[in-house]
Amino acid sequence: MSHPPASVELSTAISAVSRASLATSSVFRSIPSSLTKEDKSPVTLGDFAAQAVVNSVLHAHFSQDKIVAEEEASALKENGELRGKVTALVKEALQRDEAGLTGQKDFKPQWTEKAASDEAVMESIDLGSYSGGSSGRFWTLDPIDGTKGFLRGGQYAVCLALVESGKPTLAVMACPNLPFTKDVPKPQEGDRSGVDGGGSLFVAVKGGGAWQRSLNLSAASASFQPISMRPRDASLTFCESVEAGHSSQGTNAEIAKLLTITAPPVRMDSQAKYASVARGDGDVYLRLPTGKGEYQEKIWDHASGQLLCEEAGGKVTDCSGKDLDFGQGRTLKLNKGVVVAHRDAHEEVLKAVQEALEKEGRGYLARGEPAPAL
Ligand SMILES: Nc1ncnc2c1ncn2[C@@H]1O[C@H](COP(=O)(O)OS(=O)(=O)O)[C@@H](OP(=O)(O)O)[C@H]1O
Ligand SMILES: [Mg+2]
Ligand SMILES: [Mg+2]
Ligand SMILES: [Mg+2]
Repeated sequence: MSHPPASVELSTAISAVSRASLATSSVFRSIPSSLTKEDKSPVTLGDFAAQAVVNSVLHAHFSQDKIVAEEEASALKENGELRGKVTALVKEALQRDEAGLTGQKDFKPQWTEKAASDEAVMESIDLGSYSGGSSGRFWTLDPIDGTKGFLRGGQYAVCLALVESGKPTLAVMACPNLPFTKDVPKPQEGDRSGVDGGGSLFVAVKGGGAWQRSLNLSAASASFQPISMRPRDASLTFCESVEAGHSSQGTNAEIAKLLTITAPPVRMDSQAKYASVARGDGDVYLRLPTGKGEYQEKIWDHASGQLLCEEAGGKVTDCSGKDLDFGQGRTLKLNKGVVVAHRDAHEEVLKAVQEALEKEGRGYLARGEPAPAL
């Protein structure tokens, strides 16, 4: 098959994510500033605009569908200047010609002029407040995953997935700073001039494979090509977070020793890590809990990446070997950590993960048990 299996959901998601990444790319080029949220993490104009764009496109086509998305509009309610800038970005992104932007000649985006007013933009952002759960279907969106990377001028991703009965079934991820192949060097951190070919767009459909094409339709690689994880090889390479606070890098180093891996890990922001291993740039993505594992991973940080890797021949579990459960609300509250590897290598990698956790006195994470009380 030379194209992912077609559906209105897929066309809508491609349109929404491509439009959102126009808005994020425009903010990226301008050296974005940020606000700090209650949890001390950053949010930018780009996060708000991308969430408004995706939610309004989804809502126009599937008005019954709920959305679990990261951002909320409250910060914009008190800041008219910021709100105006967000609305202008949303308007520009929504007005782009569909065929020119995504090549989907038969798909007609259904949003109306009203979607680009200040009020509608804030309403669209807050459509993302659904609490999630295990029944029916909903979308989950990370409008900018890797906001810290986005601010530093590194990798970031616009990540959208459809979740049905607690499982991702469709994923669309834009990585505007990730070249289409790893043979083209990634831009230096802080380089805001963009990637030749406009970065990469990834798509996965449950049971229908994983695919990528260039985000820019005028690039040579503008049609979808299937991707797959690298088969189990003699030497594995790791991919991990840039931020040490998001994943236990000390434990990863011990696991590398156990697996006799000598190559240094590739550090990258955002779900571009999942996309990179899905297309075979690296082999293993580890995101191990820090400390006692109190942090609950958010579903939008993993849903599209999980499906991309599984459809590319990978296996994704937590560090006790359980599947990720996207039906538990807005977080993966039944899971601790994430271990991604080719399905033929996963057992061996998981064993090393569990051995390293035991050695550190954190074996309860490997057994899926709560931390012992002191
Ligand atoms: N303490 C802690 N532990 C684990 N994860 C956390 C933590 N704090 C934040 N986050 C989430 O990490 C998301 C970014 O992950 P990355 O892998 O891109 O991190 S990194 O910045 O590249 O290192 C980031 O997603 P975005 O907010 O969308 O950027 C957060 O949801
Ligand atoms: Mg995120
Ligand atoms: Mg985000
Ligand atoms: Mg964030």
